Amino acid sequence: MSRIVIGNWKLHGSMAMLEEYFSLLSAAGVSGGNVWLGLPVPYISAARGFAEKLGVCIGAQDASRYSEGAYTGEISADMLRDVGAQFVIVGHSERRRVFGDVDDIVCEKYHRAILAGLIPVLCVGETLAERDAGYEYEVVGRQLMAAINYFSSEEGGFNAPCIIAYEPVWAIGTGRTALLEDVEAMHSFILDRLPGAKVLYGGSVKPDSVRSLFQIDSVAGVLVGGASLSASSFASICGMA
Ligand SMILES: O=C[C@H](O)COP(=O)(O)O
Repeated sequence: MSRIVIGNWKLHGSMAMLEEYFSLLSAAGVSGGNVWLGLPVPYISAARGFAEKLGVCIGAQDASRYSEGAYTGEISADMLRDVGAQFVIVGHSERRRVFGDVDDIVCEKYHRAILAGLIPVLCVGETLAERDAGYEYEVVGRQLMAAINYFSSEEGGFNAPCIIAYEPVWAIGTGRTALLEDVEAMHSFILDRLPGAKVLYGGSVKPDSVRSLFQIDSVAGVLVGGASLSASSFASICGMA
């Protein structure tokens, strides 16, 4: 099974880094439509040029909930598509925590992405306080139900082949990967509600931790933050996918 590996550069990068990164990926033999890179918007167009030869997909890390209008600073899903994005991440915990993206807003963004022809990747996950209090399934269930309910009146509903990234917030950027049994249990929980979904894991994924994650059948891929900034780390994760 070929797993999806999504790199998320977050607020990092430059044109120089982009060019060098793709030449390193190419030298490392990285290729294929299962390798995705979520970039800051200004680099999407150039990245498509570099990525095409490798067959790597390029996307964005967020999209506006609005399609157009007087919304200074916003970038619509249609605009992302226009500059070459193929997918977009929505509901990342950093968007939820820092920018106030509550469930309804996340669902609107997800919907905009579909209407624009982008593949949306919906992030869900609990904070450490929520897990410590035993609420992890309640929180993730609420985030999923928001999308399921939002799309209930749409043809097809919120259904396969959607892509969900389970990212326990306490594992993001902390060097602390979730226990394999906890990943497996949460992925089963998600798949019980969305049987056709591809469920990715995110949170301190590194080359040395990914091998064991890939031994879990329900891990359809990984969402990689910090380790995706190094072409060699990212290439090595892709090599194991
Ligand atoms: O989008 C990626 C996730 O937030 C994981 O980030 P991380 O690999 O740096 O923990």
